[in-house]
Amino acid sequence: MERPNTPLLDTIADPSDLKGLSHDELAQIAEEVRAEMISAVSVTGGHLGAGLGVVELTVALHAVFNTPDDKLIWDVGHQCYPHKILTGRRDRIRTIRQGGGLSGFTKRAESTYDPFGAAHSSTSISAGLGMAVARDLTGGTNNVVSVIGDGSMSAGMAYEAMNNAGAMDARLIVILNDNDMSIAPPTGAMSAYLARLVSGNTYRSVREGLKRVANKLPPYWHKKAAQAEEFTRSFFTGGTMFEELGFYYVGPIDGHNIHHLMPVLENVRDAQTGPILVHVRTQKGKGYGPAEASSDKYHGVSKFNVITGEQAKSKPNAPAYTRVFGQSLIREAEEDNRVVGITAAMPGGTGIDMFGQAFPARTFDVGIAEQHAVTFAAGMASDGMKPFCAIYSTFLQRGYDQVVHDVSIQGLPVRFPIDRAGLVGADGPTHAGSFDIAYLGCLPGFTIMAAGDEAELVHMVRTAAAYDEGPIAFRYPRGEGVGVDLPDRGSILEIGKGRIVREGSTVAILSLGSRLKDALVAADTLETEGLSTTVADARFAKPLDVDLVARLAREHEVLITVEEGSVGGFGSFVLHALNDAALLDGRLKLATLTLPDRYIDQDSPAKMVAEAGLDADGIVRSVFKLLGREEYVAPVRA
Ligand SMILES: Cc1ncc(C[n+]2csc(CCOP(=O)(O)OP(=O)(O)O)c2C)c(N)n1
Ligand SMILES: CC(=O)[C@@H](O)[C@H](O)COP(=O)(O)O
Ligand SMILES: [Mg+2]
Repeated sequence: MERPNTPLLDTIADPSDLKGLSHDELAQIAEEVRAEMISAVSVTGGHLGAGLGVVELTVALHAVFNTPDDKLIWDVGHQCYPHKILTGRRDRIRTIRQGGGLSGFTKRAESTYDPFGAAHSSTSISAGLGMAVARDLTGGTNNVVSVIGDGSMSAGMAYEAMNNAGAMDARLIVILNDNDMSIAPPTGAMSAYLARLVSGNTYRSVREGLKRVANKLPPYWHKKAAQAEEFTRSFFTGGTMFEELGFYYVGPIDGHNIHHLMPVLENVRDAQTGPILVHVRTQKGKGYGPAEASSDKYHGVSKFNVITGEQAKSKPNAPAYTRVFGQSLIREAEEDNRVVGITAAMPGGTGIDMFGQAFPARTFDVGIAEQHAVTFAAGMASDGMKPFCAIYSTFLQRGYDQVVHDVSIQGLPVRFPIDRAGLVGADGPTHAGSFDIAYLGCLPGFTIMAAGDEAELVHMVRTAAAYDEGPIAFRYPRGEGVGVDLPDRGSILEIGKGRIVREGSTVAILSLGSRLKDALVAADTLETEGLSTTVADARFAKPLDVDLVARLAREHEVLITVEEGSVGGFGSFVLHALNDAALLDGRLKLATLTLPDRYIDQDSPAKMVAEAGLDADGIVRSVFKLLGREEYVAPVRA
């Protein structure tokens, strides 16, 4: 698509160029940023709706505050595309989320205008408070502004931070960007509370609102409020939960109206008082018809046609793992009414939305609250339910103490379907599911499975539903399966037993989970190189099939383990088992292939896997290396 016409935006090299512009000019720049963003995301794909909703807010913040000296922290960071456009990264905005390009989130290494990296939610107030305290301890004078969404305000961490900030009376500005949306419609009492705050019942007239709080406000504010008609038009305050927490509450303010935003932000900047929360109302997807009209407000999109809004959908060769999980869970729930589904604000991403359609009363979206989700599941399990607590690998990190303390130590049979296990592509290292095998595998009594294909996932859902002895997790990757036939219902797998997929005699590849297909391709290549190859699917990282491991070690010259996970996971468990069986005797040529000990930046999933050396060529290369052969050079493929 052609680049949009952006005459005013073309004059903005960095936020300092916004200073002194009229409100009308800033409003025009906002429109041009919006057009630029739509144009860019139409060719890259990415997070669209959230950024469209904060265009005016972003322009106003950069016009009022003196970034990067003033610290501007975007919670999650998925709404930061307008911020990137205005902070010297416009020329690279069409590389966003691509290999070698800009990150889709804020990233310290990318720009001084990104004082704090993000991608997991609800960290901005804590980080901002830390910066505010650092400023005060070092005699600084800069402002600190944290922008957090209503969905992200469902997480406990945001309240922990406000509790602390209120008690310290810290000079910190929090902008609550309330668009009444998370990825899905927001859930919970807090969301209802925010809705009440902006509803007619709570919206007070300006005069009444000001009168009510006149005594509470510092004189500076009162004077200012009385002086500025524009300011007073958009200024309401008093009696909110935020004030009970020690914040001055300002709002709700129309976040798409530059004329309202500017005086409020200027006053907030100049107040030099304790913590302030500015409640800004915005619309996710604002200004782009197809986004406004869609149920998810175009939260995350693939490439799309700007005129029609139609997204490019590649024809899938196989059903997505997420879908297979959702369907399999429904199948198990039909058989057992103790099966329930839990999601932490990711119903669509986890397939719990499908489950929810079939069993609404047995489905729980707890908000962005992974810690609570885990302990909530533990509570249910302690009373005989069969909770499937479906959380992406990367987000389960947030609930780790709950996994250890509330689930594992008590041996409660919580089921953890772990989607997005392994490298995820465009979202990059913050979203990679790298660590779950290691962080769960070190917990006594945990059972961990990994699906080698989508049929295996069906079996694992059934196995988890049937398993009542303790916590059990099963991991599977983002995206579509490999294209195998699916059973109507899974079989119950024998706990701790793997399977041989292909028999050979010289090389053994022991795969855990998603690398199975590449292990089989590698085996084909090795055969053509005269190396007879066994491929085994471990199925279980824990308990490990030690008999299988020992047999592979005894009967082959080379043993390679492969997993799409960090060091300290499956490969380490195999090494322990071999050591215990006295099989590390120097005869066996052995390698454990894992993700490297560094973070891999975003790219296509295939390229990221190749960079990690976990694709078929990488496996063959490792075998050649172990055998002391010349380095394997993969043929050039189309
Ligand atoms: C800890 C964590 N859990 C889940 C997510 C996935 N996630 C990303 S954005 C988002 C919704 C955020 O809603 P909100 O803060 O209101 O921002 P909006 O998209 O509405 O602008 C969720 C659930 C995440 N990034 N981090
Ligand atoms: C910002 C965020 O955390 C989510 O929007 C995430 O990008 C979704 O990832 P999936 O597309 O894998 O569901
Ligand atoms: Mg929101």
